[in-house]
Amino acid sequence: ESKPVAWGYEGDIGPCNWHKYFPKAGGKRQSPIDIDTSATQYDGSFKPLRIHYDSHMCSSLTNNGHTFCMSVNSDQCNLSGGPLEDKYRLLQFHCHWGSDDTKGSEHTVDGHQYAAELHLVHWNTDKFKSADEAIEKNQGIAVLTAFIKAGKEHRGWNHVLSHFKDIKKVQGTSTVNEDFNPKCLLPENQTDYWTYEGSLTTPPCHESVRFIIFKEVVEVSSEQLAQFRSLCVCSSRKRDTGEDEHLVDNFRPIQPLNGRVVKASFQ
Ligand SMILES: O[B-]1(O)OCc2ccccc21
Ligand SMILES: [Zn+2]
Repeated sequence: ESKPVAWGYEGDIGPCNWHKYFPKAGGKRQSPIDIDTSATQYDGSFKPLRIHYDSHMCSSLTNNGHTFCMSVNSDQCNLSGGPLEDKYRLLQFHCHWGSDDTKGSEHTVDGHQYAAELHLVHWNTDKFKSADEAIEKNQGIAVLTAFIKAGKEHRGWNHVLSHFKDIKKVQGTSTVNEDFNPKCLLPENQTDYWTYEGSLTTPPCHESVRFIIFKEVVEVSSEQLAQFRSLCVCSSRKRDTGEDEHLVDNFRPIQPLNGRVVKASFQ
């Protein structure tokens, strides 16, 4: 079978060259984008978002070398309503962050980049039989997205961060059995959001994603943001100083909008 192609966020394997091995990365509906709030269009037809997660789900946290990924295997975590026509099931959540608090998010708002961005990834269980099938199909994926900025400590995030020591190295995995409901990672206001049709922001960049991006920004402490940066990119590679290479700046540059309209659920 085909050898997996290495990709990253800098140098020859960085975002500018992804399209060479992952042709969809050069497509017309790529993510992330800048949200120009003067050009968004209010859509009054959206029903309320329905985010039903349970907290009795066993899940595992992995460092996949590009981010930390909390995989969820509960069929009780579902998303529907809002701009969505179908029911979607939570598959995993992960984040993108920077090397300091001034950068890290993938989407920007009027050119402003936040310190980090949370992606809660769901797949369409009405239209597809598996997440692997849905991830490459139009309307296959819905990603609930929250911006993160440095501010007061976020107690909910400590349930995730407390496992980071077990996944410092790549392919490290830790089982998370405690009572944790990822809904606590979302902002209080879940009625005001932007939404548009885009892509995975990582190779193979399938154009299968409906993004739902909350306007309200979530605060975590600077120390908690520093813990994101404690993960290492690979088990072997060392800097010439013998130090570990830390996983930071795992965000893709802004992509062309190509005429797409970003809808707003609020006026
Ligand atoms: O590329 B992403 O991080 O953003 C959306 C998404 C969906 C599924 C896997 C990975 C991603
Ligand atoms: Zn992501």
